[in-house]
Formats: sequence, structure tokens, C-alpha cells
Amino acid sequence: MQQRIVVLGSTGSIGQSTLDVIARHPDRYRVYALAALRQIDLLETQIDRFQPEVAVVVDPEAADLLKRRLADRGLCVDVQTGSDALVHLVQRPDVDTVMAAIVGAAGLPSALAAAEAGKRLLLANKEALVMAGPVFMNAVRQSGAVLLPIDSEHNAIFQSLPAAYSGNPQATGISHIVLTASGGPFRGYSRDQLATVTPAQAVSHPKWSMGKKISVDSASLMNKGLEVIEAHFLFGLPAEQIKVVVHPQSTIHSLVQYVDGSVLAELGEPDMRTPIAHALAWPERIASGVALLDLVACGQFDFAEPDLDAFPCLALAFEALKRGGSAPAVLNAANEIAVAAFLDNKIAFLDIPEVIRETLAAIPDTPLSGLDAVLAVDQRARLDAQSRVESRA
Ligand SMILES: NC(=O)C1=CN([C@@H]2O[C@H](COP(=O)(O)OP(=O)(O)OC[C@H]3O[C@@H](n4cnc5c(N)ncnc54)[C@H](OP(=O)(O)O)[C@@H]3O)[C@@H](O)[C@H]2O)C=CC1
Ligand SMILES: CC(=O)[C@@H](O)[C@H](O)COP(=O)(O)O
Ligand SMILES: [Mn+2]
Repeated sequence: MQQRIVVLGSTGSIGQSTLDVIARHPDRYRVYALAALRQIDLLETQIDRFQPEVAVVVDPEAADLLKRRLADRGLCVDVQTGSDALVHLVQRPDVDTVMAAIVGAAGLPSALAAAEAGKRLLLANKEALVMAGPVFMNAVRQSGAVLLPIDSEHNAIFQSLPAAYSGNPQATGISHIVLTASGGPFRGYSRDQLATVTPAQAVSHPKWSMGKKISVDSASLMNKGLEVIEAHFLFGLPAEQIKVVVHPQSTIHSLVQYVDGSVLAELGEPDMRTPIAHALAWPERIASGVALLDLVACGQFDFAEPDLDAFPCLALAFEALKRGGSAPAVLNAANEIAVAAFLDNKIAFLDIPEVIRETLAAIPDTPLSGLDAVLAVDQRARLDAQSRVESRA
């Protein structure tokens, strides 16, 4: 029986890697639906290749154009639009598996709906967990959804934990988890050097090929900060048991340290098709198209402490995690606004942590009772952060 898969964010970096792996195993996987914001040229190529039953284009004008193009070619695909269509899509009973690979807060409602509907959920959209961790994990527990982390570090930790890990680190003998960080394109830079870096430099990641937003996050170390919060919710560890170490080769994707001194890790080439294939097939294994690691060619592995003075975003994320409640959602919203403004040349790279710091200080904590509460605090933090961007622009 083929798994029927929805790929949310199919035109992005993770979405394209997902389709690359799926195409290698037509016997196992069937693309039921593809979804994007507005890149319909690429989406149309994907529709031709995978022949899904449904395509969601969130932007209504782009959706109309795609509908017309497909109709002109006599193709029968159900094209839907609007973000609610994403939520209804993942709830359909004929959907088995959802790859949640929309970038940013826009991915939260559909990822959460897939969790609530008890689907097999391949979660790349880390912002969903950062914003709504307790709500999200509660939905997974209640529905019995199978949650498989795609983020390379969390997938590595998942693979390094016992198969029956139930979210209780003490009972499992875990001392710490260690998230590796490449250090990004500005590793080793001083604050003076960081003052003049450009968006083009920031999106040029030394090891991974990724979308622009996560690439800037990697450059500021906010990506690692978001990943610390993501790990906290996924694996049930407090901030004190989560360490970050800079590992520029990005070959060791993360590690688990046990109380007996054992350290288990997952290693591989820096190619997201490995964690994607792992999650698609789990608990089995399938080929991903990624070359086997040549350890001799790797030569050496380096490790260093992160520089929290030059890259304060990581410390801000630890602070938000320790504060709890709505603070991680505020951190995420302020970061999304600041990164968009930096990419738009409206603020400098070093303004990113300042906007986040000020927004975190301005927005009081509120309880996260459900999706509406999360979206309300997200909106409030965005408005606050935007005003701070404008005062700098
Ligand atoms: N890339 C990577 O290697 C990794 C990514 N991740 C996480 O995975 C997620 C995706 O990252 P990545 O693939 O790099 O991002 P990209 O920017 O490459 O792709 C984003 C995708 O989301 C779609 N999208 C954007 N906004 C909306 C919206 N409002 N509604 C619906 N769809 C939308 C885009 O559509 P369109 O093309 O039409 O704009 C595109 O398909 C992020 O959360 C990231 O942190 C995690 C680990 C590694
Ligand atoms: C591939 C992946 O999972 C990214 O999140 C990656 O971790 C980015 O690299 P750094 O944030 O370590 O630079
Ligand atoms: Mn990662």
C-alpha cells in the first residue's frame, strides 16, 4: 500500500528534496497534494511530474493563473487557494503523511491541524514548535500522531535515542543533548566585521543549501536558538540539558550524551535528503540519493564554543525558553520581522538581535491556551517589532 503524502511548501528547498526522495520510490509513496505560496512555474512542473489530486496555491491571483494554465492543457487537478485550504487538506481521511515544510509562522496552522488529525507528520517547520510547543505536543499526544523530526539536528537526536524513548530523559539515562552548529558564513567574525555584512553574504551558507530565511537565521545563530527550543519540546529536556557546540564541518549532525559516558551521534553528508528519507521510511530505511560518508576524506572534526557576544541571538533564545509561556512565540515573531527587514536592506545585521531583545522586553508573557492565543501573541509581537524596524529604517 502506497503512503499518500501531502507536501506543504513543495517549491521550497525541503519540498524539492522531499520530492527528489519520493521519486526514487514510486512503489512506496504517492504524492496526494502539493502546496506553495505563489511559485506556480515550479509547481506546475511538479504537478506534471507527480500528478497530485490537489494543489493548493495560497496566493489567490497565482492560484487563478495556475487553474487557467492547467485547464488550457486539459489537466484535471483540484486547485485550491487560501491558507484555510491547507488546514482542510491535511485533515482529509485519504491523507496518510504530511511533510510540513512551509517556512515561518505561516506553517503553524496546517502543521498543527495535521498533528490534531493524527497523521504521520514530518516536521521541518521548526517555527511551529517554537511558537506553540505545548499546544503542538499536546495535540500529538492526544491524537496519536507520529511526529518525525526533519531538522537535521533533531533527526540525528531522534536516531541516537532509544527506539522506545517516551520523553523522559531521567528514566532513559540521558545527561545532555548536544546540538551542532556550523557557525554559519560569519563564523569567527567580530562585531565590527558583522556591522557591514550584506544579505547576499548572509544567505550564502558554507555547508547547507537552504531557503533565505533559515540561511539568515544560521548566520545570526538564531537558527540554533530556535533549534534549542525545538529540542526542548520534542524531547522533553530542560534548557540546562541542551548544549550547543560549533562544528564547522557539519558532518556530526548532533549527539546524545548518556550518564554512563556514552555519546551517540548521527553523521552524514550535509544533505537534507538523508533525514527526509529516514522520516519517510521510519522505522525502515530507504535509499536517499546521498553519497555514503567517506571518513578518510573528512580528515578532521573541529569543535568550539559559540561566540555569544558576537551572536547574541542564541542567548536570547535560551532566555526566551527559560522565561517560557509566550516568550518563544514573541522571539520567533520578532525574528521573522527583523530577518525580512534585513533581507530588504531596511536594517543592518546587528539590528536583528536588538529588535528581538527590545520586543521580548516589551511584550508581557501570556499563557498559550491554544492556537488562537498563539496567533494573538504572534500578531502583537509582529506589530511591536515592525515599529522598532521602522524607527531604525
Ligand atoms: N532548507 C533546509 O535545509 C532546512 C529547512 N528547515 C525548515 O524547513 C522550513 C522550510 O525551509 P526551506 O525549505 O529552506 O524554505 P524555502 O524558503 O526554500 O521554501 C518555503 C516554502 O514555503 C512556501 N511558503 C512560504 N510562505 C508561505 C505561505 N504563507 N503559505 C504557504 N506556503 C508558503 C514557499 O512557497 P513559494 O515557493 O511559492 O514561495 C515554499 O514552498 C523552514 O521552517 C525551515 O526552518 C529545517 C531544516 C533544514
Ligand atoms: C540543515 C539544517 O538542519 C539546518 O538547520 C542547519 O542546521 C543549518 O546550519 P547551522 O544553523 O548549524 O549553520
Ligand atoms: Mn537544523
